Amino acid sequence: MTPAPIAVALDAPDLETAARWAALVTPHVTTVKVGLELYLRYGPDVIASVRGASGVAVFLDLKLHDIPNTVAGASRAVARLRPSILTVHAAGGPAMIRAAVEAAPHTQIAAVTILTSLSESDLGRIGIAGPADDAVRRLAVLSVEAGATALVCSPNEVSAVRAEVGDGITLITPGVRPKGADAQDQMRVATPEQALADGADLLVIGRPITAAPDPGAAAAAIAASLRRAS
Ligand SMILES: O=c1ccn([C@@H]2O[C@H](COP(=O)(O)O)[C@@H](O)[C@H]2O)c(=O)[nH]1
Repeated sequence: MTPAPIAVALDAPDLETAARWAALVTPHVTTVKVGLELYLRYGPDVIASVRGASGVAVFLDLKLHDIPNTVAGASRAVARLRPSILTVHAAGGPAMIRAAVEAAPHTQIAAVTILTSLSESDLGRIGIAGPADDAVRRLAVLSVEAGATALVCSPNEVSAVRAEVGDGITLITPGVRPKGADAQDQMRVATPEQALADGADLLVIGRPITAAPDPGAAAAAIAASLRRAS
């Protein structure tokens, strides 16, 4: 069976748990995602541990956000781990995004537009006026112009972003919840089937899989549902 275009967020408290989740889900998904929780605790070794024998693609979600020189150095430092994708915040601006792209030529740089945990009213409070859609599209265009070849947005914006940036850009959507699942701290959400139908290339799904009694079975069920829908 072809693995589904899902990146399972391995937001685990320890390396053993993360490696176990990775082994359970890799038959069913293309990618596993390492975020701040694991990377800050275990450092670069975590990548090899979750990659395991399967050699699954590892997405390194560090959301770098600093001045261009610092982001270039950080991107260079992690590029040697050969993650398939590395995230930076689009709000760091074009020079910062370009610095990451140039420092990590073998890794796809994904610019995070607006975090999926922010609601429209949160955006107003941090000084981003107007609907999320507008800010996401603006940051998406800026990021692609700066050399990013992937973008992170919520599934709610994915069709609008696709219309702006065209087909060559990888659109990655967290904020994905199977029908009836608790959204938890995610504010801008949609189902996996909807996200894919609207044009997402890679769905980031964490707790709906990793908090399930059997993460392997949960990943297989979502993958099967995506196959049925396509
Ligand atoms: O806008 C963003 C960017 C990244 N994330 C990350 O995705 C996963 C989502 O996990 P769930 O358990 O499915 O909510 C998590 O690792 C975030 O750091 C995001 O949610 N939103």
